[in-house]
Amino acid sequence: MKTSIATVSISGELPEKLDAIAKAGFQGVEIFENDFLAFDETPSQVGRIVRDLGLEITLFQPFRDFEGMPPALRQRTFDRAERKFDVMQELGTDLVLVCSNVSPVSLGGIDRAAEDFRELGKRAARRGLRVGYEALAWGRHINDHRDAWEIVRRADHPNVGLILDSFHTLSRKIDINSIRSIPKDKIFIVQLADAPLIDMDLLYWSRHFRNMPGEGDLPVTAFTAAIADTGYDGYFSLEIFNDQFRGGSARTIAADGHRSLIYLGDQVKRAAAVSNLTVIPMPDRSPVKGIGFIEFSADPEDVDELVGILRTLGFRKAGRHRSKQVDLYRQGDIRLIVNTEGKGFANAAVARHGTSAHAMALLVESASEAFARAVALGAEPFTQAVAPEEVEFPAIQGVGGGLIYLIDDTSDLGRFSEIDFIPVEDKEGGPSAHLQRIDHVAQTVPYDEMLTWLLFYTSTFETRKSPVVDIIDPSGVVRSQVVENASGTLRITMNGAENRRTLAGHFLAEKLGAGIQHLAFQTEDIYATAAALRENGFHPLPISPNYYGDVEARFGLDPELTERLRADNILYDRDEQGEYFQLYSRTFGEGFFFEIVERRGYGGYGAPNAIFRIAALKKSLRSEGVSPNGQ
Ligand SMILES: O=C(O)c1ccc(O)c(O)c1
Ligand SMILES: [Mg+2]
Repeated sequence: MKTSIATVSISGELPEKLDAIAKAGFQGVEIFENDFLAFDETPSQVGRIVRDLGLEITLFQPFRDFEGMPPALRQRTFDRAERKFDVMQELGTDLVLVCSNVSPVSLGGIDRAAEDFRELGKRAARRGLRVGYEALAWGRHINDHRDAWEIVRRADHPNVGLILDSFHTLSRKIDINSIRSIPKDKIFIVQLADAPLIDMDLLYWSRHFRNMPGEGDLPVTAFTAAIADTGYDGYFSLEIFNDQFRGGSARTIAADGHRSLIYLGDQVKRAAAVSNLTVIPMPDRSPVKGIGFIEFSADPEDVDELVGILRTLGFRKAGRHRSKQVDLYRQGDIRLIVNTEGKGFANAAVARHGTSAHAMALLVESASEAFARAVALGAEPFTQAVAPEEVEFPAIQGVGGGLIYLIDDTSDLGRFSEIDFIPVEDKEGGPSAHLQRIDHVAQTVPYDEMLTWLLFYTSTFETRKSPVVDIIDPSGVVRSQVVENASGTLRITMNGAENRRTLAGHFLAEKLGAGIQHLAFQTEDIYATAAALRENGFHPLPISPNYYGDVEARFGLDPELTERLRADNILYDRDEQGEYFQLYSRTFGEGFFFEIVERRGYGGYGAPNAIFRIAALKKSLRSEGVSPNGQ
């Protein structure tokens, strides 16, 4: 497959769009007519800019309202076409996309349209140009690629072919098997777009909500597999009309687009027994066996408070780093690292974000393979000097510039705590609170970066994403989506904040960016944990007493159970699979906190409780003299 993207998909002025497209690694670009019309340079200069960037113009588009015009208007449409052909020749592209006619005056009839295309094909051939026909899902007479193909077939001209666009086919749920019988040389190019499933008018959905393959809910992989089955191995071109992308970062959107195509090619190739598709070879998505550790970088001024909270949570210091100001804390299978080094990445993270959980290690089957795949998909590798004999983790940059270390059990990486750390006896540590493992890591990001990170995680690791859940904060809505694997050994919740007055938005604004906002630990006995926490002097997040009357009524709980929950500030939820218990810490700094959960078969994250604990966390922030409403 060759990769291309339409200029309409990217924000900015034409040169900025082209620059971002070239930097992201695309081979081709579709010039969208309006982007060209709004730009002052001549077509030949635009062509030169494109070629100087190492790009090829895959097509010029769209040419509208062409086929089936009544006789009185027919000549004019051909005159219009000739004008566009002039522009194309100057630009240096041989393909024009003609989308199906939407004009109320246009006439139906497959043969009439075929006749128009045969004539257009003859005119194009004289200039060495080609014409591709695309059925818009809302075309007046032609809105199905099967009818467009029939017209192309009857036009029977070598310079007339079909353009397939995943959105138009999939939004109308047209059988994709119909693609498999189209000869590959009659498919002039393939356009790709995904979209979230929303029940709305097709035109509005297409013009405002398309997104990158893998970011939405349409079966774009199956569509692409059907195309690959024809033997087509040419350009796959993203054509993404999206309001958010139009206002987003050109570089990020272009990079996401390139990642989405590489990932798509990889998936199609893997799914097919035989495939002609040329793709970039890379290892498969890594299964994640667990979170190896979470690393906090701490300001020396805050470290006592942070370590104090960890101790009340039942963590004990287990090791001191051989050469750095770094301590290892443990409980159950959980490893937390507290880094107070005055140099390196951790120190830079403190300078920028204050004390924060800036890195996590994912335990994968093969760290080197996971790293190779991440980099092939465009992740930023990260390296930092380590002392000889010490373990050097392969690392990539994640959310908010934080790090993801990759570790495995098959190399020394999995033994880092024995190699790099000297064991210590923690004399100040209290009893364990029975915390077993990390349940989930919650990351807060600006809303317009959610899709970027969802695509990053799902394309790199063997994970799936959940539907979006709206979480109501007293000052706005936060959109939440989960990335997890089937076994539950990796669970990441991503919260997208739209304004700075929500708890999540405050965290972003005050921490100068995205990152881990909370960590949830799992216990197998929430009451034993609550009792141990009490003993350790842990301060739970106080929950409104009104909450307990409501859960009791909602779930028909035994009043004795409600009383137990209330006494320990435990939140409760239940689904078809089982029960969920949640207990929170108060906030630390600008809104970081810890959560403890017990799952009795339950697979969710307590979304119905979010509104109550957010209100309580905001109260906790205020009581520490921090104003979470931006006042
Ligand atoms: O929304 C449109 O008009 C439009 C134009 C050209 C395309 O290729 C397309 O898929 C949609
Ligand atoms: Mg299209």
